[in-house]
Order: sequence, then structure tokens, then C-alpha cells
Amino acid sequence: MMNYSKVFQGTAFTSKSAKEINILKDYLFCLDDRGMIAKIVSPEDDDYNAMIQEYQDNDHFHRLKEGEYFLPGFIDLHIHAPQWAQSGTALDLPLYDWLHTYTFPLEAKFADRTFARKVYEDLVHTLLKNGTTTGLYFATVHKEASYLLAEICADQGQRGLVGKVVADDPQQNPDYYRDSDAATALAETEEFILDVKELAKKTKQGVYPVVTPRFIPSCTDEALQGLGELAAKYDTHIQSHCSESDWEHGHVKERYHKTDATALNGFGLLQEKSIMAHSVFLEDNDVNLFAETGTAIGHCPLSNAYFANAVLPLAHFHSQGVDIGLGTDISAGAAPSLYDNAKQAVVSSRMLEDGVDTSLSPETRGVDGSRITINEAFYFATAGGGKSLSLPIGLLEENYAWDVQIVDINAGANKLPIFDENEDLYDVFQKMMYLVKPDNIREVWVQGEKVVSQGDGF
Ligand SMILES: O=c1[nH]c(=O)c2nc[nH]c2[nH]1
Repeated sequence: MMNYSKVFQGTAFTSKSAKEINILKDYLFCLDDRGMIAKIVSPEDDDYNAMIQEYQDNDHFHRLKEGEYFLPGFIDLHIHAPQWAQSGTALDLPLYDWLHTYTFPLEAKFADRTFARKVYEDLVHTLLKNGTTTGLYFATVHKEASYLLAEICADQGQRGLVGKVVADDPQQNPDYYRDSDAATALAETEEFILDVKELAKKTKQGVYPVVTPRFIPSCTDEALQGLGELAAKYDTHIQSHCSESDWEHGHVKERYHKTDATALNGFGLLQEKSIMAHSVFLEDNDVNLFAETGTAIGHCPLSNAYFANAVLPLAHFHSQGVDIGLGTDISAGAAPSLYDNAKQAVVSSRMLEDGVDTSLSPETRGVDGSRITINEAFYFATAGGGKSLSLPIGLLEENYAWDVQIVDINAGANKLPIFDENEDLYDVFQKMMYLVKPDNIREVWVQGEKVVSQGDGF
């Protein structure tokens, strides 16, 4: 029998497809020493009982208790880490005014590494407690504080993909908060990439540098061109915002006489490992371009209600072959939880389908075929995020990382309304998606290591 480094026994929920949930009742999950799922054994398999006999007295055997379930860790595709310090506030202005009034002054404070450490340590821990095992982060224009965020992810055991933000256009960024010029922005981005790649060598769960033009309006052509070249040279992920509001989509069209997606593609910024936040206003050709280049959308439904002032045609874009995952968009989305965003993705999609203007007849009010189910929202928070990042995460399947949240439906502080001990497991899953709070997340594991446990400084 193979020598597994850890074996877990319990009931798990994972996506079978975007629309279907696979329920693995009382399965065994066997890990190798890299924290990958090497083998999954079902109770019907011949070696199931022998495996339990072999491992059950071992320290590395973990059996779930009554009322506990495995879910894949969530993958948050869009987080502005410095903005955690203003989460829940500053939601009263449109995007351009919000950036200049609240957000740039706040982000400028991250020149101070002591302040940055305070915010970033708290944020990464909070996201882990909410079940987020992988985070794709915008830091700030400061190279040192951006590297600090990568180090904090590495130390706390979260899989972090981190970008030093580039914003070099003096017409669009205040003097107190921008890169001094394109050449400096590119040189610092290159140093940042090399530093994070070095850090990755000693980080089991992985930490990744991400090429991060804030968005086209913040950057000069020279910076955008150079960032596309750096991403190709070092084979990095790329993140930015695309077609996120009427103002931003229109601004790029006026500047280049083409859409945001076409312009980004011209700079080499759309590729298999590109994740574009929001993308609510993509036009038909843009959708094809995303699908052809493998560019994914980081869908942030809470944020969209405030800053896009529109609803992403999620079901339509996904049916066209675009990869999609979910993001919190802290702090334009105030909540640090992908549970909250999964629920909002369902709600927003239904409002798009049904329409909201009661002065119109029901037949003309909405957009047919827009709604998604909670199964799809779960898929976008897990497997869809993994596919978007081209990483083996987000599914509980062989050759995927053991990134899981252990949910306790009987947690004293938030017992879920389950009164029948033989409750249908699919109903348990739905109740978890709608009602779980951090109190229910008893443990979080990333790459086979326990990184959060209720009780130890929770
Ligand atoms: O939601 C957003 N948050 C931001 O910080 C930002 N910057 C550019 N565009 C943005 N959108």
C-alpha cells in the first residue's frame, strides 16, 4: 500500500460540472507529501476498509465528526488589499470620484511598511477564516509593501498571487500617489517579479507575482506595452480591470477608438493567465477575444451594484466559453466573504433575468436566460477560479491541491437549521452556501497544511 502523508475521511462537496454538485459521502482523501490529493477512495472500493485499518491509529489520519463537511477552499479573484482599511465605508461616490476622494489617499499610506503590515496581516487572516485559500491581490504602487503582502501570504499559508500596482500617467493619477514614470514602474515591476519568484522557492503552497496595470486610464502606453512584455518574459499572471463602468469603457474608447479588451490585447495583456476584473460592458467581439485568448473574468457582484451600476451577463458570457471566477473586490465590495458574493451572484443574475423596473411589463422587463443557480455560484467560487488561474485548485479530485474548508453545521454560534439527521445531503449543501459564517469554518487547510483552526487565535 502507498505511503500517504495524510489521510482524511468524511463527506465532501465538489463541482461535477458548472451546474452539478458531486457529493462524495464518507470518502477517503489520501495526500502525498506535496499536499496534493494522490488518491480518492470511495466506500465501494475494495481497499476502503483496509485503508482505514492501516491509517486510523496514525496521527496523520483525520476523520470528520458528525455534522462536519469538506468544501474546496474558495478562490478570490479580485482583492485590493490596502482597501481593507476602508471596507464598509466610502460607498457613496462613483468610480472616478471614489478613487480620487478616498482610495488614492488611503493607498498612498502604504509607503509606510508598518501600517501596511498591520492591514495586510489582518486581511489575510480574515480571508482565511472566511474559507478563502487562494487570493489574487492588487497591492499598491509601492514595491516594498507589495512584497510584504506576498511574504504575509507565504507566512500565513495562503496561496497568494500578488501584484505591485502600476499607475504612471501624471494626467490621471495624483502626484502623491503614482509611479514616477514608465521606466521606473517597469524596472520596479521586474524586480518585484524576481523577488516573489525567489520567495516562491521556499513557499509550499505557492506565491506568484502578477503583472498589474491598475487599468488603462491609469497607465501610459509605454507602461502598458512594457508590462505585456514583462508578463511574456517571465510567464506571469496578469490582472487589471476591463470595461468596468460606462465611464471607464467610454474613456478607453475615446483614447484608442477601440474597446478596452481590444486595447489590452494589443499590449499583450490578454492571455491564458490573465484575469480581468468586472468586464461587465464587454461587447460581442470582446467576449470572443476573452474566450480565444483564455482571459478570465473576476466577477464581483457586490462591487458591481455600486460601481458598475449594471449586472454582468454572467450566464451568457460563460456560455460563450469565457472562464469566470468570483471576487470580493474589497473594498468596492465591502464583504470579505465569497459566501456573500456567491449569494449575490445568484441574486443579481435573477434581477437581470426578471428586470427591476415595475413600470415595464413582465415580458419586457428582464433579460431571458440570465439566472444562475447556487451550484453555479459555488462552481465560480471554486473550480471556475482554479481554471481561471490555470492552477490545480478548486476541485476535490486526484491531482488537485488539498485546499479545503471544514464546515461544522452544528457550530454553537451559528447552528444551521437542520433538524432531520437524515437530511438530504444536497439540501445540507444549499443551506451551507446560504447560511455559513466564519463561526462554522472549523479548520482551513492549504496544500495539505492546516492554516486556521477555531480556537487558536481565531
Ligand atoms: O472596483 C475598483 N476598485 C479599484 O480600486 C479600481 N481601480 C481602478 N478601477 C477600479 N475598480
